[in-house]
Amino acid sequence: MARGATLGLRDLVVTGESRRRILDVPELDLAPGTALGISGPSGAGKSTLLYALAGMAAQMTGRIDWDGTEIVAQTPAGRARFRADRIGMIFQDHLLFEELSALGNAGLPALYAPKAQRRAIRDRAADRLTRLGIDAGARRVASFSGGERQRVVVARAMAADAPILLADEPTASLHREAADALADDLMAAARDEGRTLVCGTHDERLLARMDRTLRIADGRVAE
Ligand SMILES: Nc1ncnc2c1ncn2[C@@H]1O[C@H](COP(=O)(O)OP(=O)(O)OP(=O)(O)O)[C@@H](O)[C@H]1O
Repeated sequence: MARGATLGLRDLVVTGESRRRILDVPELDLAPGTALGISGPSGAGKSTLLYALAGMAAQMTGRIDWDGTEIVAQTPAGRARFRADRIGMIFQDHLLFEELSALGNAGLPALYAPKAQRRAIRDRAADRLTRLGIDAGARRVASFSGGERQRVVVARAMAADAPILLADEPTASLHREAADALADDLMAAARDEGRTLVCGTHDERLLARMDRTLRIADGRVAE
């Protein structure tokens, strides 16, 4: 079942503090089920693009249209709602609740979902944690290593069953075997489940598996 989203991005400009232009992307179109890799040197603007696609860049202009919903012009609350409904985010250490277990964190999307879907979300979270080799309920994530925390973030993003997956250096804190297993899962999410995946990474092995790669250098599209 194709369940991804279509992206139509035009004239995106993200500015940072002191009005510095940190990213400029004239055009980017993605079809559902596409896996796009974002490459480029450190500081190029990869994370900035992912934050913008999630509606989280503080100052941006242009259009980011996901399936007919333009998010740049929306209020922060509107963007937050869109994110909760439609986007699974795999960002480094993104908002883990230290007091909760791995399952408590990975199952969090259930809190925002309609009642009828909550059980399925928790089940998917538990299943993903098992696949990723994480003990679901034993202890609080406060005591987890960087790689273990990253896997909890991945399980949470996958549990939500969102049509859009945005990942920032998803394999960075994983050893090779775990990184390859995660790449398998991400690619299956795009190829088999039709999700739209955008993945910023320095990992050449992960980039090689993507359908397309967009290279960014110094805040601009290089190729
Ligand atoms: N709010 C901000 N204000 C000013 N500059 C910013 C802001 N956020 C990011 N930058 C700068 O914009 C540039 C792009 O940062 P970004 O984090 O997107 O790079 P990246 O390609 O993801 O790098 P890395 O591979 O090191 O993670 C950097 O020079 C960064 O310092």
